[in-house]
Amino acid sequence: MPEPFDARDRLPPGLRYLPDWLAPDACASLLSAIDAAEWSSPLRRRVQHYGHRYDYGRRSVANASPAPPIPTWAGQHAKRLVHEGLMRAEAGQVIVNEYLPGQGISPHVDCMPCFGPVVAAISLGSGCVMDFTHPGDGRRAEVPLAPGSLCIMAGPARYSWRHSIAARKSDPGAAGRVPRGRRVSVTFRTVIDEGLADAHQLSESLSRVRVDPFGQVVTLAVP
Ligand SMILES: O=C(O)CCC(=O)C(=O)O
Ligand SMILES: [Fe+2]
Repeated sequence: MPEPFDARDRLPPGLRYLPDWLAPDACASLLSAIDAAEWSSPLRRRVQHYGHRYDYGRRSVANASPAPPIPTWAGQHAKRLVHEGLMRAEAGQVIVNEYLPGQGISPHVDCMPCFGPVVAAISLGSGCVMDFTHPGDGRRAEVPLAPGSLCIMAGPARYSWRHSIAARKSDPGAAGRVPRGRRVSVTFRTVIDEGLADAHQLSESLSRVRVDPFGQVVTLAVP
């Protein structure tokens, strides 16, 4: 198995890390706009969904239960991402995640048939380490995300590598453990044609259905 490597000089291909994308005062005003909005708790951590709701259980965009429109405080950053050439089209979906110390997100690839080729995430409040793992060959990268930074996943970092945040209260740092505080991330995605996403969901559901030798339809458990 290859050695884990220091992500500072060897980020997963397709990952861009832009420190200080937002100045501290812009971070503070974004965070207060977020905290004035309504949170929901479909998971262990609190989230806000705008533009399109994402159904974590079905791993698809939940077209049947609309989300509030993208608020101005998120839309202005979605526009800036396009203006700076970081996203080709303006994000149609924004998810805000809140992580209290000890909370994380398990390894995943953002839904491929739901979302476009670039996922951008702003970090606010506390920093954290995001872990990237390549399921094929075991390569790993620990990427520290500082408040005010922007992390852009595209190419292999978006489609092949998994990303996660360990559910722990501190992260490894250059000078020892770094305690975590409350971190809030704002993630921007374009949404792929809804018909295509629906077709994917249908094929996922059908792949869980079998007909047994007695002609009975059997639904397989989700792996
Ligand atoms: O919190 C983050 O920076 C990333 C969250 C994430 O991976 C996701 O919402 O899919
Ligand atoms: Fe993700």
